[in-house]
Amino acid sequence: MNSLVQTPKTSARAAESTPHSLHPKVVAKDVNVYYGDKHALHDVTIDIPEKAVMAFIGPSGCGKSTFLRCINRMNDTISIARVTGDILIDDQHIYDPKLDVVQLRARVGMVFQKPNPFPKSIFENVAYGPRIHGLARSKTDLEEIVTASLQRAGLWNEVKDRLNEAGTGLSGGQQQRLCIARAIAVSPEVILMDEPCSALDPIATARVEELIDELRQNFTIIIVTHSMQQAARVSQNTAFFHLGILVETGPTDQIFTTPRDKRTQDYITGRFG
Ligand SMILES: Nc1ncnc2c1ncn2[C@@H]1O[C@H](COP(=O)(O)OP(=O)(O)OP(=O)(O)O)[C@@H](O)[C@H]1O
Repeated sequence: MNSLVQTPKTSARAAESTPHSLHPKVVAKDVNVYYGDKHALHDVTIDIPEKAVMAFIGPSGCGKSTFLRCINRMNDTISIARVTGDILIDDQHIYDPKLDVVQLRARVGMVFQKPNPFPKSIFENVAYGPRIHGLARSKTDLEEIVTASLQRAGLWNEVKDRLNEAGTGLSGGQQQRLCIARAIAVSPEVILMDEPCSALDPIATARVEELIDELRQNFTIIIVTHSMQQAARVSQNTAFFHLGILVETGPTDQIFTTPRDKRTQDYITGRFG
């Protein structure tokens, strides 16, 4: 890739080789977000393709996390936040007052910046969601879900002999993969990741990036990242935000090689940020 952003050759896997999925999983139309009087997001309209990784990039405070939180209605938990416009997942309006928000958050999982395992055992961290959502009919069912989720999160071999130990006793990178296992245990369709590697060292970061690359076979993933190298490594599509505006979106290789907007070009070449 003749990119304006330098990416390590060994990791430049995702953006180059994969056809960009065209079917939109998430569709946003004219989304505006206000925190009290502050107008934080302006008329965001975007299609987010299914079973691919979409990266949200842009300078601090541009609204990336605000928009991410719209997709599982986490902004509902902020009393001064108000969201207007439409967001659809598989053609269903997620701001429909009749929609069950608990079900929505099972369909749209979230992984946060800082690994946040529950103060419970490794097993219970993963079993909690399937249990409260009634996804397992028996103890064996539950054990199978926990095992499969830990395997898919690439953590099984490291924890299979200590499932009853505290999740908080794992290393930071292992805790983040445990949080990813917890998110996938309820079979979500979309996984939101808000700077999931910012608290991790380079080796743990590389493992999580590899995992994201594997998970996109089955899930639609949206990742907020401050690292343009990370966006280039893990995503097939990128959206660039600036001052609450979605400036442009497109295939990651195009955004990083031939951006259409000068603001995008200035950001990816490090002129501001
Ligand atoms: N809970 C809140 N209450 C009031 N204002 C908020 C709140 N959360 C975000 N904002 C404001 O909304 C704007 C967008 O913030 P947001 O956190 O979405 O940006 P961001 O691009 O994710 O930033 P960063 O990269 O620094 O995390 C900022 O001006 C921020 O101060």
